[in-house]
Amino acid sequence: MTRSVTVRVPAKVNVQLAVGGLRPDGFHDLANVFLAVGLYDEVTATPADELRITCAGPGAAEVPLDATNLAARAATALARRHGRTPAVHLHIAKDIPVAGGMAGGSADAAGALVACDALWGTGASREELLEICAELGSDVPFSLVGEAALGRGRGELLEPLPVGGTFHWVFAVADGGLSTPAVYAECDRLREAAGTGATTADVPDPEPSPALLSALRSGDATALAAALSNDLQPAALSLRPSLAATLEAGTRAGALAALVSGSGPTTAFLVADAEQADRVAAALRASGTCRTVRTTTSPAPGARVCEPATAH
Ligand SMILES: C[C@](O)(CO)[C@H](O)COP(=O)(O)OP(=O)(O)OC[C@H]1O[C@@H](n2ccc(N)nc2=O)[C@H](O)[C@@H]1O
Ligand SMILES: Nc1ncnc2c1ncn2[C@@H]1O[C@H](COP(=O)(O)OP(=O)(O)OP(=O)(O)O)[C@@H](O)[C@H]1O
Repeated sequence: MTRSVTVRVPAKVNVQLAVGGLRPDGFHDLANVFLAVGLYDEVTATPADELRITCAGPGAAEVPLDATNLAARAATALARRHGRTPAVHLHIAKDIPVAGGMAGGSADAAGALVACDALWGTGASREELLEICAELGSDVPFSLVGEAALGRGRGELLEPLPVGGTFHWVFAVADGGLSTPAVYAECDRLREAAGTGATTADVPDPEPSPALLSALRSGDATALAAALSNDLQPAALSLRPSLAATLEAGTRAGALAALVSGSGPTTAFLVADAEQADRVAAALRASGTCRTVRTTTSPAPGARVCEPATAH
């Protein structure tokens, strides 16, 4: 009997990304307001003789299929804790832009954990899953929980946030990716160059914006647009100056606000409703400043089994 388990996991946009100083361990303390959006990867786990990763979908060619794949690392971590071998085939149906600042790899890690836990009957607690997520990467715990959350520490310490309505988004996917460590390093370099210093001794502790949290709570898109911020945006623009033209094209088309998504290079446009999303998306496509355009809404649920384990 071959059983398989499929888990659907959302992408994220950071509606606030306040970056503190560089810590001795190489990470930065954050006030990271995550919002899950309705673009999803699906991870399917099927028993196999040994760990095997396959991937299909846009950008699949750039996804590593060896032990460095975050989904493979997740399965291995769970198996090790429970004294078993990760004998599983993980298939990733990829729809989240690769290296796009939308936590695609993190989504696959969270998806693999939930899928393997269900397939193997491990019965890991939520706390254990969150602990493994945090070991795998700063964004991975949020991929597990979804919806909206404030991430403190390096982004792994989560506090759920209430969201009072549906927000509409357009995402412009750029050609090629940006390396997350390179974008953080560029942020430090820009701070040093500005003479402010880049360490925790130099940079004020990052704090969530009360206006932003209030806009999320009330579901007010205009108020959220006024409060969006991303401290990594200057660094992403410095490494990829062409993103300025994309931000400008979406703003000119009437978006309420435009910003770089996380470490980029995907750009995010908050719009009033589905009609405005279609208009902004059409203008971005016509601008020739990006590879593809996606429209979606938020919030979205975290990693969820989307098919019961089936017997064939
Ligand atoms: C930019 C964001 O996507 C915003 O949510 C995240 O902060 C990045 O999270 P992630 O991709 O899961 O990153 P990790 O795999 O944990 O870390 C990759 C690298 O990014 C840098 N990094 C990451 C998180 C953080 N709080 N400070 C950092 O400086 C470090 O150089 C680290 O070695
Ligand atoms: N399952 C995976 N899917 C995509 N990339 C992966 C995966 N596993 C490892 N990687 C590696 O991670 C790199 C970053 O990919 P990812 O799509 O997670 O970036 P990202 O969305 O910018 O991440 P984040 O927003 O969390 O910083 C890729 O270039 C790839 O080499």
